[in-house]
Amino acid sequence: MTDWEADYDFETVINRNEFIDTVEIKECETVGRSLVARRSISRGDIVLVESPLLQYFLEPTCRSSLSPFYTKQLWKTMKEIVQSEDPSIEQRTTTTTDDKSHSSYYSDDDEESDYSNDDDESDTSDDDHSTPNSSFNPGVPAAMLAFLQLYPPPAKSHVTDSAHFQRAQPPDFDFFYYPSTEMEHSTVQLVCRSAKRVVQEIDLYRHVDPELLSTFILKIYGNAHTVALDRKANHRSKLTTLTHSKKHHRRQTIYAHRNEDNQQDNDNDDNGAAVTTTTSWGSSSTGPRPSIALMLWGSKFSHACSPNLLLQYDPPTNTMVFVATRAISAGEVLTFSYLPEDESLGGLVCGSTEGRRAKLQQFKFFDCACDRCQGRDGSRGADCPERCISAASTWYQGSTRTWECEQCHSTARPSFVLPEMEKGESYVERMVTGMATKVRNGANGGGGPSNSVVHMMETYLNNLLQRGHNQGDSDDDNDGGDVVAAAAIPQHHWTFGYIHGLLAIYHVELFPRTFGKGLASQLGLTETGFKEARIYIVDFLHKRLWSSNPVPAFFAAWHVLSPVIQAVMDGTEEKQYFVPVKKTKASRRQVTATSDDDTDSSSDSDDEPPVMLDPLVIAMPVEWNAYITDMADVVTNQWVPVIKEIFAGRSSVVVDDMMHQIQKWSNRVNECKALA
Ligand SMILES: C[S@@+](CC[C@H](N)C(=O)[O-])C[C@H]1O[C@@H](n2cnc3c(N)ncnc32)[C@H](O)[C@@H]1O
Repeated sequence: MTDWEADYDFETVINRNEFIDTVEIKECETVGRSLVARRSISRGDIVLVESPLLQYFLEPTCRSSLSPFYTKQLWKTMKEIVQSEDPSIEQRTTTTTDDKSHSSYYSDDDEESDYSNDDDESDTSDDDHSTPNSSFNPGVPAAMLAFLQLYPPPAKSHVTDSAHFQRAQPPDFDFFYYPSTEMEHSTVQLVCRSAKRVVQEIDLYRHVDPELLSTFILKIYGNAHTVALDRKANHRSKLTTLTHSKKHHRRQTIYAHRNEDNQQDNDNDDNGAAVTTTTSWGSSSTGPRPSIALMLWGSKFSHACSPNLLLQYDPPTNTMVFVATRAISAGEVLTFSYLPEDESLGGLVCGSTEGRRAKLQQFKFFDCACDRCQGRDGSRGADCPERCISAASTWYQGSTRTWECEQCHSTARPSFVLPEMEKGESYVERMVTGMATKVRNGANGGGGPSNSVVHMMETYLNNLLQRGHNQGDSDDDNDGGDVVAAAAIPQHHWTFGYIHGLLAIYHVELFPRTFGKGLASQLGLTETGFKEARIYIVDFLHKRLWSSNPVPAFFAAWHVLSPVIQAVMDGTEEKQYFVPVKKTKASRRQVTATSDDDTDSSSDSDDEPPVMLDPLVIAMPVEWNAYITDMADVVTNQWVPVIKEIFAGRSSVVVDDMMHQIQKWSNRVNECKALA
């Protein structure tokens, strides 16, 4: 037994021995208490596999044993309280597309909302699209409901028949960090005010100490993960097969209780394919549902915006798997990203240090002090405002929160973000993210973006690139009325790279699909698209992000790489068919004559259909060569070996398929080169 093993509870840890051998918990300088490597770790090593200590649906829609106190009325009241206690609602006149917090999963159109076991008949459709929803709905009400399950009102403990339920005691939450309820922080105070009102105004909460309810919600916000729970798979995993000591009997009852839940939920479930956190852009609204999972040990890793661990959710076992994304030395703080790993604004690919810090401050209560945030913000560069030399750039520095030119060290703000044009940068960021959402929503099986989006997107994106970022918020129509002359988006700014990615999708995939391949080829759009794809994949993702964030960069690239691969395959082959020789009338007559059958049954349908052969590989159009060669070199020689190593310990069907497609593409590019 190691020195620290005896002091802690590892009940939820599936790979207990490796975990205890690999990590230790320590007080660290900037991040406070954190898990730290106690030995060197290789890329692809699995550090922790853990089951949640507590898990509940983010959007309960029925009274099940997972949310035994749910009623539509209770849910509505709690949401209204949170809504009215959120001061930011007043200030927001439009719903922005960049809120990827808990609220982004919220859907009011849940088909399960009429479950028969919901005894509240009132129709409480609480949609109100005229005012923006609080970013804390449904996160705060869901936590409040989960609290009741752990601390039921004395007179209501018969609500579920479950013997387990009555025996279950709340798990020990002392091991979870939370900010002081005294903290002057808008989220903390919103939570405290909402908790107080819920206790005062809702009978079911009369027995509750508002301080206990507030700290519980803050612990959830500070520590829990959002995962798409595949209930059928979860049930199959039989969480109760974990070994339980007597000491932890109370937790066993909670697991058992939850399994019952899954059994009950299965009867109503029509879930689809499982999703992982890294591929959430592929999720389906009718598939697994977002749940909040609180992990005893998974919550002890620190956050970094260039983390050394990747968190993967494993739907079949309902476990969280933390995998090393690079070699880690003994003594290094272990980190994963509390922000989405995908390209949502506020995630690791898009946005800036300021944006990430703001999200972490709002929802996790801390100012990020990770290496990436302390250094130069590589996604936020601009031309030197002093124009000291033509190629000089000024960058936002995370440690000092100022701009600095790398040549003349001027700290002047670049024109892109001059105070009076502050809207310029945030406007472009919002527009780019909004457009990306529209394109992505359609591109993932939703039938493609609407025609109006396809028709206007090229002009719109080119306008943003050239001069559009100083237009007023409501002025999308490019009438030039209130456009202030300004520099184009600086090429070191993340929006520059990202817009090129969207344009590449438009030229390589959406235009040919909408207007026909013939017209696309006549207009030379494939070449234009490849050029844009190279800017996105090589100049932006590879040069700016890959070394610090390989997995997010790889997944962000895939939206563009996948249509590029398809276009190269299509454009470098000619389909070939084998057409069997037609039987002539004479030969048919002969056959008929020699047979005993005197009816002429022969007809054209006797002819065998053409057989498709392997395509004939043809040379690649010369004008594609440079772009494709650059992308193939980066992807196959530099990215693929790293991604394979990261996923070696725990394979992913999605990643395996991507690797397979890339391999075929790379072979094709080489074949084409040999032909040239
Ligand atoms: C989920 S907890 C991590 C474990 C926690 N330190 C504990 O003692 O349980 C998140 C808290 O850790 C600290 N933290 C984690 N990552 C950090 C970072 N990159 N910069 C600053 N503080 C960080 C902050 O206090 C944050 O609120």
